[in-house]
Amino acid sequence: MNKILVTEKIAEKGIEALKASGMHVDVELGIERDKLLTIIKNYDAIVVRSVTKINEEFYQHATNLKVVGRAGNGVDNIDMEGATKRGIIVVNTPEANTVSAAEHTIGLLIASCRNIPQANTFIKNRNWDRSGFKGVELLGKTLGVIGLGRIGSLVATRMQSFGMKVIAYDPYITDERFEKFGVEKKEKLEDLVKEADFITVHTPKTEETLGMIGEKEFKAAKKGVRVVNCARGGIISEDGLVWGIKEGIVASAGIDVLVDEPNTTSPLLDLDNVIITPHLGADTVEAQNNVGVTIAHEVISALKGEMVPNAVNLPTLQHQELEALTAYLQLGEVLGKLYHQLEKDAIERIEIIYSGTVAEMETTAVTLAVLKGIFEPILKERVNYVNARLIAQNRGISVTESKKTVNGSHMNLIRLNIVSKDKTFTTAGTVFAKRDLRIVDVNGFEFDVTPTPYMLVANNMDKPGMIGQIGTLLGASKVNIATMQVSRNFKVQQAMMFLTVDSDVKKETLNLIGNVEGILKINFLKL
Ligand SMILES: NC(=O)c1ccc[n+]([C@@H]2O[C@H](COP(=O)([O-])OP(=O)(O)OC[C@H]3O[C@@H](n4cnc5c(N)ncnc54)[C@H](O)[C@@H]3O)[C@@H](O)[C@H]2O)c1
Ligand SMILES: O=C(O)[C@H](O)COP(=O)(O)O
Repeated sequence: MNKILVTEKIAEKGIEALKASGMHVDVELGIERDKLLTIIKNYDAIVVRSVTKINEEFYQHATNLKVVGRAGNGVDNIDMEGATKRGIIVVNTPEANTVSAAEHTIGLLIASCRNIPQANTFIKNRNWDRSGFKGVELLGKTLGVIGLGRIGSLVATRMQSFGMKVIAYDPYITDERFEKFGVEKKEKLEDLVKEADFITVHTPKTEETLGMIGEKEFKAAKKGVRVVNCARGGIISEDGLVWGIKEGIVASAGIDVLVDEPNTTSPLLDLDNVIITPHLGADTVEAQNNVGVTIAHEVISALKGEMVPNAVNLPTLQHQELEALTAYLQLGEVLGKLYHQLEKDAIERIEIIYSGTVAEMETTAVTLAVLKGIFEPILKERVNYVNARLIAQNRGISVTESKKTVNGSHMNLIRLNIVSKDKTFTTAGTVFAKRDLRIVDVNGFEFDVTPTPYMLVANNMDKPGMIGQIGTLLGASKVNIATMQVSRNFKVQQAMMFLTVDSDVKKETLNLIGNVEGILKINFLKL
């Protein structure tokens, strides 16, 4: 039974959903690091938020780990490279707390420019004086949004209803996205900084974004600029912000995130015009329920070996895309699995050709399924969607994908050419309606075979008696034949047979079939 460890608080609904899967769930909130490193070898999955550090040291102890579930958005506490090379799937819930984070950003922006927390503390200390808390209006002011992704775009559109002009800097998105949100695009960060009355950051924490607003930017900013950071600590440099405030350039700051968390010693805490919340952006009832239930379902799917839409170290797929791709993922894996069960030669190149309707889809994940199918039967190490491409690369195997929009014989077709030193193995398959998979070609022999868990494939001379003899030998060893198809190649006077059988076939039976005169090759396949 799979075991899941939860180390940070997630909604009760999430825990219930994990338990409902029948998997074993342990909740160890705030677990000591040493204890975590000792016990993690016992678990198949871990569910964390932003505090637990999933790094190299952790992976070295997590010898059975298959899935890291990040109940939330940012994954900067997770070493992604370490996960990918070990075939560990990292899943998160990027959509589930977006609204809450955007609303918290706006809360910080308004609260800081109207001194609401400061005034609240003042009056609760039994003082009444209105003179020290004068704020500014938002109407007619310019808001500079850095990072126009999920949260940045929500903040941008909501703040327009306050009568703000919104400008944004995000070099990684199209002009259409700026137009869609009615936001003026700034080509350079410095242009945004010079023009904005308010600046809010909504990028991930990367080498490029860390400290992207600091002393240099504040020198160029308008005197009285106001800033908000509800993204990740350090995107607005903490030292730079202290400097900007002390110089009288920055009039106020609303901060939800710090470089080191938890943190009760930051110099920002001593500044009156900085308001700080302890990383509360996602802390709403709605977001936490959403995050908890979503992560539970994703972790369970990932443990079952299914493709997960929000897998961070896999191609990004929307739920609908995944629905449409599911049968092709299965077909790709089945076709891939044929190779090492029918051939022994070392692979030099894998060509995957998508034709017909499948060629119009996003097939990156199907290619991973093909590679998973090819390598899984021969490797001891875990092979999955996450590390299949890396495995091909490390074995010096080149992988090419191509697409043909029209295909003569089938509405959709996946063809594999697996090239070794002396020959090329080819196979192809198609999907009929209702997820009906078919293998339609193996090395030029045409079929219409539904893959099943146990199959026998025989190459034989095209002469009378072959089918009967195989049937007799299987019958004698109590193996029931479910279906059988024969395909002939008149040129070489050979045939290939695909038999689906109801159970495993013993080695001795295979040897007996292999010794029948006219049988050239017999293979038992597990698909
Ligand atoms: N405070 C919280 O509790 C809380 C909650 C949720 C998310 N977050 C954080 O909010 C941030 C934004 O999340 P999101 O879901 O909107 O992310 P997203 O991936 O949807 O958007 C990020 C945007 O930043 C842009 N970007 C990346 N590098 C950039 C650069 N150098 N300059 C300008 N733009 C750049 C990207 O193109 C993208 O459009 C993340 O850091 C996330 O971790 C915080
Ligand atoms: O990235 C996120 O989802 C937010 O920063 C929330 O982080 P948390 O789950 O630690 O509250």
